[in-house]
Amino acid sequence: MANALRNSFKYGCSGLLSQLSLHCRHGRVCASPYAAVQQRNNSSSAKIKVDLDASTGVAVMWMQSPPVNSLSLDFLTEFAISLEKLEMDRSCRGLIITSTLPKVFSAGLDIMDMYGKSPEHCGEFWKAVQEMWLKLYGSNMVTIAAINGSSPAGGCLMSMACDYRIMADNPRYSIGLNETKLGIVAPFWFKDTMVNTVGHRTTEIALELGLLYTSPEALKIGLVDQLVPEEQVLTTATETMTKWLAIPDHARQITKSMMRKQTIDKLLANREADTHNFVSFITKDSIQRSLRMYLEMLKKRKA
Ligand SMILES: CCCC/C=C\CC(=O)SCCNC(=O)CCNC(=O)[C@H](O)C(C)(C)COP(=O)(O)OP(=O)(O)OC[C@H]1O[C@@H](n2cnc3c(N)ncnc32)[C@H](O)[C@@H]1OP(=O)(O)O
Repeated sequence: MANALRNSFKYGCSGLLSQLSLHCRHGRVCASPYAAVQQRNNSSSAKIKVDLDASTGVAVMWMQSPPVNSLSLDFLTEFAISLEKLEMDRSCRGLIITSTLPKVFSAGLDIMDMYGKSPEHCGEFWKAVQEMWLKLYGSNMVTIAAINGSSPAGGCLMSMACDYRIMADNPRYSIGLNETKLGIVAPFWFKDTMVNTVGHRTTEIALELGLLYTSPEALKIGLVDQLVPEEQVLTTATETMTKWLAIPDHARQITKSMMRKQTIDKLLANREADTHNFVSFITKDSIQRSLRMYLEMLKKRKA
């Protein structure tokens, strides 16, 4: 049963590695996914580092892409490959995601991948965002976000896609879906993920106003599950993982599927249309102007 579930998740979410091996079986040129990332990066510096502890079956994924772990196309590609590798590794049962950077978990989608780019690039970028969410929200592993800094927009989506969220108890750190503040609109599956996490009414207010919550506020509305002092975020995530892994995998996985499958299937059934919507929205002149103004505001705030 657990195997069936693992496969249904794997193929349902059109995993990168499985797609690539399928191409090979059909006799096309079979390029290694790692080579693809390497080519695109043009550098050997990994944006993500994974430490798998073979004795516990728990992997820690370190996001290490300065200055703010923004989710660029390269980052997302590396993320999807790392996640798929762990998913297929039977010795890995749990995943903790955290950041090596001070003050920031992830600044969300890389605005530079949406600003001044061709429709083709925007389409490729959006498919990578979808893939990140599909893989993480549908993961068979226990997934814990160890949120040791701010986590706006796409960073909040990544956190919500995990099973459990532990955040540093620091009112200077914020989390939320602030898209409307940028003049853009969170798509239905961002909204659905938030509704599944904090409920309909809280999501409605949060999305319309583009609210970013401080960590105590986030705990209050249930956007995160636990606050701990910053230096204890990772150790608490590790202790929490032990509790989650005490539950038999098959029972937990089937339950997780029951809770999340409908939301995942909605995007799987509408991926093309969702990509098309994103591309035609983000390439509009008025939206590009909003993004430019937001980038300028970020720079001014820094100066
Ligand atoms: C239809 C569309 C749907 C789209 C759905 C989701 C959209 C998103 O995810 S959009 C991204 C939204 N993200 C944000 O609004 C966060 C913006 N960033 C911040 O608030 C701060 O940078 C942050 C609190 C994360 C960290 O603060 P600091 O530590 O003080 O860093 P700086 O603000 O000085 O930033 C350093 C450097 O990084 C650039 N930056 C920040 N965020 C992004 C980003 N998301 N994409 C690209 N670049 C980003 C920032 O401009 C600074 O650049 P330089 O001035 O060149 O150093």
